Amino acid sequence: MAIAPEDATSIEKKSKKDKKDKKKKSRSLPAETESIVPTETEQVVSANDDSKASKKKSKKRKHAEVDTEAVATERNDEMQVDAEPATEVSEKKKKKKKHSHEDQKDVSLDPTESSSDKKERKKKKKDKKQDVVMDAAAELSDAKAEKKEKKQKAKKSAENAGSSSSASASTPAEVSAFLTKNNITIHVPSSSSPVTPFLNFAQLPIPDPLRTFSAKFKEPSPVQSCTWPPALEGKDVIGIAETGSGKTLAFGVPALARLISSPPPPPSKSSPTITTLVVAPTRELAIQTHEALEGLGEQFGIASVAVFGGVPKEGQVKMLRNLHKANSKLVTRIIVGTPGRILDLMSEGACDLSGVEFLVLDEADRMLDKGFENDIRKIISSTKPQTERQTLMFSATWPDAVRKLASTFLNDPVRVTVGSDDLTANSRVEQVVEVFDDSRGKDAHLLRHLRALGHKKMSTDADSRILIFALYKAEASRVENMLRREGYAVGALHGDLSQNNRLQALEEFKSGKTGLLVATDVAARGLDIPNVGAVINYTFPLTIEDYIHRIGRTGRGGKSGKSITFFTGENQERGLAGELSRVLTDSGFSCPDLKKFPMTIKKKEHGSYGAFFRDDIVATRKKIVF
Ligand SMILES: Nc1ncnc2c1ncn2[C@@H]1O[C@H](COP(=O)(O)OP(=O)(O)OP(=O)(O)O)[C@@H](O)[C@H]1O
Repeated sequence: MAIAPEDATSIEKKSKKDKKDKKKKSRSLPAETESIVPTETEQVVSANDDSKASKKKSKKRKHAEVDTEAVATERNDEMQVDAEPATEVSEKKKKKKKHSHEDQKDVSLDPTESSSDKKERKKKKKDKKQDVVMDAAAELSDAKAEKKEKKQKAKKSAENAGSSSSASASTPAEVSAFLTKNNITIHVPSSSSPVTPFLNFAQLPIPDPLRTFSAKFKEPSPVQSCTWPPALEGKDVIGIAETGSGKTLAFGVPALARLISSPPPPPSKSSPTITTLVVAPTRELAIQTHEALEGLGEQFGIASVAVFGGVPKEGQVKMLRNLHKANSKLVTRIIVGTPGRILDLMSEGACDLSGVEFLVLDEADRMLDKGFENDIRKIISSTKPQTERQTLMFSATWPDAVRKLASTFLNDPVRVTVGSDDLTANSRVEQVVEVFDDSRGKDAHLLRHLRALGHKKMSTDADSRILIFALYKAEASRVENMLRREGYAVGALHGDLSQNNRLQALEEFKSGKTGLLVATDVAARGLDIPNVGAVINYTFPLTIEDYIHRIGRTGRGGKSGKSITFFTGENQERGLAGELSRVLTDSGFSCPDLKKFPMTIKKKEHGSYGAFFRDDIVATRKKIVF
């Protein structure tokens, strides 16, 4: 890890001692103890380790248990198969993965290397290169030989492009300042080498054509800087960073780099061409991620297929079978899908995951939650064994309840947390909470806020887009109709609509044709809609995590945003007042009116997020259907 020189000795000592301890322990402890939850034996690196880490520990609060029985849920339509728990169990982490990024060691930064050592090393390298060129020139005198040399050089530079970078390394002081500024904690298991973040795009050891994605950005976002080094080395990674912070590219770039470095076998039934799988909780998110990965891969002949429910299977099956348009040189190597449709196609024999060696769980806490757990187990057990697979998990929220389960699918992951390990909202989103005694006044409050936000009824101004979240689809529909009657250009996105209507509503909102979108929590996670100026929570969600994700639809990619939340304390809301109050305080906001509800925060158990299906709860009062 790159650290400030004055910290280096103490951390190095600690690291050595930790390594010794870990070795001792690993001989006697069962695999179960190798949890991703930081242990004494882990090398925990944070720029402001002493002060902030201890502050964090003392600040750590217990999460509340949501009374989901009171508000029973109905199965989310993204999930189609009730799977038996799969047989995949935590495998011993003895075998180390080997990938084609070994050359990266040449350019990886050693914070203990002095500047004179560095100069010497660079000089030697330069001399060596020059010698090779001169020798080659002497040997190859005729035109044919020159041509051959050129060919070899081109081949070599293409090879190197996949594993090295010509950019100068950041100094330990620069890295330390970067970690402090962004409040980044990196947990490096003792089996891994230290992580040195990439502070600029030139440092990325990827082929130049892949680097073109960076043209529209100034610099890597913090989560990209810190997860790219281990991910490109083939390590398992957990990346936790606020909403809208560029997590898609954090896993997308390593995914593509790996695909580029290992060309596919010719398409045939016996050897599947698909080696990369991204699992996402909603159809719209799967489509969005698929488009992002396809955009990165197209120039390399790499195609992706989005596999999701609510539409006919034929098109997806064709892509899975590599039946592309005539003359297409594309080969399908990536699946981005929702669990239900993936399992559906697997059971029909149309989707072979046996070649998957790069697996991403996007919105990982949601994917590991009880509602999806069985499906995910079944999907993961159909991919390559854990020791032959690289697994990455990303989310803005990472509750304790799913951490242990996550560890059973990962090999000694490097965990990068940008911000606090506790639940944190996007720091650029202003949070306003209004407590009402009577929920019947919500419509009037909503109309008042729309006027106060300066939203024009038929607005096509892209910057004044407002996303309104309801809890139930019937509620979303009612609010949509109310707003339409009031003369607003409004669309809706929820599970009662056909997939075509869902996509059309999203498209019209993105293009500015409608300035308002009323949605249920199917739109809460991952959707990257440009310039959403504000999010209004008409009804509070079922969990505090959903609140974090909902308000994260604004303030993305470094922009600022605003959220307005109506809170009545009815149903599940009462039990969430304490958690909401804590999230507000941690972000520098407050709502004294919340104090009239119990402020207790209970420990959250592995359960079901939001209005999603749980098969172990008997429906009692209300059905919540997206
Ligand atoms: N390095 C960067 N600098 C600035 N913007 C970036 C950078 N990388 C990605 N972005 C942009 O930031 C926006 C949000 O990215 P992305 O959707 O990946 O966020 P996320 O972290 O996955 O959010 P969520 O947690 O809500 O899923 C996108 O529009 C993306 O193009």
